[in-house]
Amino acid sequence: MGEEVILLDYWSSPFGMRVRIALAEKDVEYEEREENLNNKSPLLLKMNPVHKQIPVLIHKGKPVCESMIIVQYIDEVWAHKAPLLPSNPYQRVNARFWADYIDKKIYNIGKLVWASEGEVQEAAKRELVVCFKLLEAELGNNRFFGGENLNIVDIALIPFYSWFYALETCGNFSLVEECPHLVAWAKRCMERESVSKSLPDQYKVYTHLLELRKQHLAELKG
Ligand SMILES: N[C@@H](CCC(=O)N[C@@H](CS)C(=O)NCC(=O)O)C(=O)O
Repeated sequence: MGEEVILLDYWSSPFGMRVRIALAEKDVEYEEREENLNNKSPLLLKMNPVHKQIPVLIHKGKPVCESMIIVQYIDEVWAHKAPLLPSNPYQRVNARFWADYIDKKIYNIGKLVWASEGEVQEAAKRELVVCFKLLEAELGNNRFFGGENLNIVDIALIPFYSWFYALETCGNFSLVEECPHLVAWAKRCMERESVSKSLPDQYKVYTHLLELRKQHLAELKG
């Protein structure tokens, strides 16, 4: 089977995007298989029987699940180029801390901004801006969280740039006004091919999220 690498993915998944970026940073060739999340393939169910979710990286026939675990696996296996974690143990643990913070906060709070309304949405907007400002402070004057190059913190966060238009339009606020340094960082990330080719168009994502928003609000209203 050699180095065979397969990625079970879904185009709009920020978690899938993380893996695409890490593979691109490392110049790893792979086959991407688009899943239908409403009718999951037998391969996905076999490879991720616990969560039954994408992304799954299948390397030499063996599955690796959970996006940030996959990114760290990629960094260890293809260690010859583009290190995604600092070599210093304290800096490494700090990068893991922020990647974990992003993982715990941004998807759930961001989803409340594009999928809810009223006071729930207002509170989510406030909370998202607090998170983004904390991340701006951590970024400081660096080009990337990884310094001159991307590291796992950049890779954890940048997929959510594909949500920015949807967040601003559904939430009726301006991210560039609230968090200008984070928006500037995102644009720097987008100048890298590894990122720009891994993220879908913001307007396409907006149209997709709008459909999910309608379904979500209809379910809430019963
Ligand atoms: N914690 C997981 C989250 C993965 C996830 O939520 N995947 C979604 C797509 S964005 C999925 O497969 N949803 C289908 C389902 O849950 O049934 C990761 O980081 O990989």
